[in-house]
Amino acid sequence: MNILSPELLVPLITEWIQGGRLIFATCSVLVALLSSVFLVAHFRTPMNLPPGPKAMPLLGNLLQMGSHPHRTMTAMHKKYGHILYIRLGCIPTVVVDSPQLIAEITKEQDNVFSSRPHMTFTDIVAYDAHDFAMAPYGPHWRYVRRICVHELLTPKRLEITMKERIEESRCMIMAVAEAAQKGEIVDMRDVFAGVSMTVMCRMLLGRREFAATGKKAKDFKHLIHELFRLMGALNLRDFVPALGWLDLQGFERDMYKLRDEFDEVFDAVIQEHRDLASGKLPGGKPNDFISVLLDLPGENGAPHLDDKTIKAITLDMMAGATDTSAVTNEWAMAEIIRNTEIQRKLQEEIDSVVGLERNVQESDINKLPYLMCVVKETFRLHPAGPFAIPRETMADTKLSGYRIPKGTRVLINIFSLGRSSETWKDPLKFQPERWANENLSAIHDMGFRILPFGYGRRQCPGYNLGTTMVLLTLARLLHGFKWSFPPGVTAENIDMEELYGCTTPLRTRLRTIATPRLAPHLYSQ
Ligand code: HEM
Repeated sequence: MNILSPELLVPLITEWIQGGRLIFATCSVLVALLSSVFLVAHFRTPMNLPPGPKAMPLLGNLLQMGSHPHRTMTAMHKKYGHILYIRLGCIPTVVVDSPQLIAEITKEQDNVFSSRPHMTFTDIVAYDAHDFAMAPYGPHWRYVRRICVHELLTPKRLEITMKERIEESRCMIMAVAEAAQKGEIVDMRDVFAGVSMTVMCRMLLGRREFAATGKKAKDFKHLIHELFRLMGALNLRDFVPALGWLDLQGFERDMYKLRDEFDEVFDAVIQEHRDLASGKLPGGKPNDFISVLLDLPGENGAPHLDDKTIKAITLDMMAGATDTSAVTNEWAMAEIIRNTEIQRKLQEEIDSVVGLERNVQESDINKLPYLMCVVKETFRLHPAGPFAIPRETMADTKLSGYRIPKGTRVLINIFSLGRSSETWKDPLKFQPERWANENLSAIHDMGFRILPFGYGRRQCPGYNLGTTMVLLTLARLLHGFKWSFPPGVTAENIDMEELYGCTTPLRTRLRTIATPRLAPHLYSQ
């Protein structure tokens, strides 16, 4: 549901006014109206902005967005073209969906388009932009990003942590085999969310208990769920700042609560790592990302990274890695089960490389080109997120001949890009074969026809790890089991609609029946 829809906003405002704060409300609305009118006037002159629908004062085009803003904007692209100008509250926003415009933004003019907008979530949850996914372009972002790319996500470190990924995929296979044996239906969302979270918890924090079973695991899963809910929330303060202090939607209250809860977990983990490193606790120094971060020098000559930055980086990696790979896997699996021929071809390919006497290893996944085609097709038709993370222009510029003022928010509509009939034949059909003659080892599509990991300075630093996690999980599940839908669900009637958020999972959880296809001893190795 769109939390800015009139059905929700009207009762909220009514209740608030009845609460006796009418004068303040009126003043706020007036200030907001005036600032909105000022901003519109400011950004509208001189003209030559990209085309777009008419905007209301104050709320701009917010109320037109509906429950699926990415689809609404896709429809707007059809009417106004590949570059679109809208106002989200007071925020002037440009939305693009063509390969040419995306290349212009992420490659040719990357130096202008590489900042991030200021958002309440960044201040509260992302530790005042001490992270780097939400941080504005500048020295701090550069410093932290360099740490992640050169210290945490290096090929060497990914090799060291391979053991954890293999162990967690073994646990996943055992759990599915157990459900299969009991004749239970398997909830694939739980399977994919579980494995991505256990892998990341072990790689980052060196701990498994947050992601296994029990109270700690349940609480941590709830925190991650809250993280995504609040990250994707359309918070009124971000669009109509003059009304922000009301916190009508209650998001800010929830953000502070979430930040405190994450703090509690991360503070305890960091302290434990310090005690292990100093010998105060037995067990020796762990070999995880937190340990690496604790050993690094800080910014501007400081001897160590401050705890705030360590926590912000950890949160970025957790948020960047878990939901994206889980959502991709769930969509891929739904398409594979819908199409028995695709499932058959995948199993034939995996069997021919791995055989039936051992389990899939990470070293096998580069030898599975058809599986890569399936994943690329999933990135195209069902991108993990409908938009890349919002960008903001750092200077006045031009795009496709239109004027784009400094401070404009820029949304890349990845959803619309992958479904364009100008680029794709039968765009709504899931056809892995369309990738057969492409360079499958290239992560980025240099024709910018898909954009699973963004591109340029702000591109995803975790694309290698993300792709490995997706491929390994799918390969293991397809090698281990034959998959089908539970009674009553068919390829024709399965709900293939998506739920809008910063990631877009299937609207209805994917439930399946798994039938083992390997010798029993391989489910415990
Ligand atoms: C299938 C898995 C993944 C997908 C589909 C994905 C997708 C993306 C996309 C679309 C962006 C935005 C790029 C842009 O703004 O142009 C991004 C950024 C980012 N991703 Fe990923 N990602 C994945 C896995 C990961 C992993 C494994 C990590 C870390 C361990 C990660 C960490 C990040 C971070 C920190 C950013 C922000 C970079 C910056 O602003 O400088 N992602 N990702």
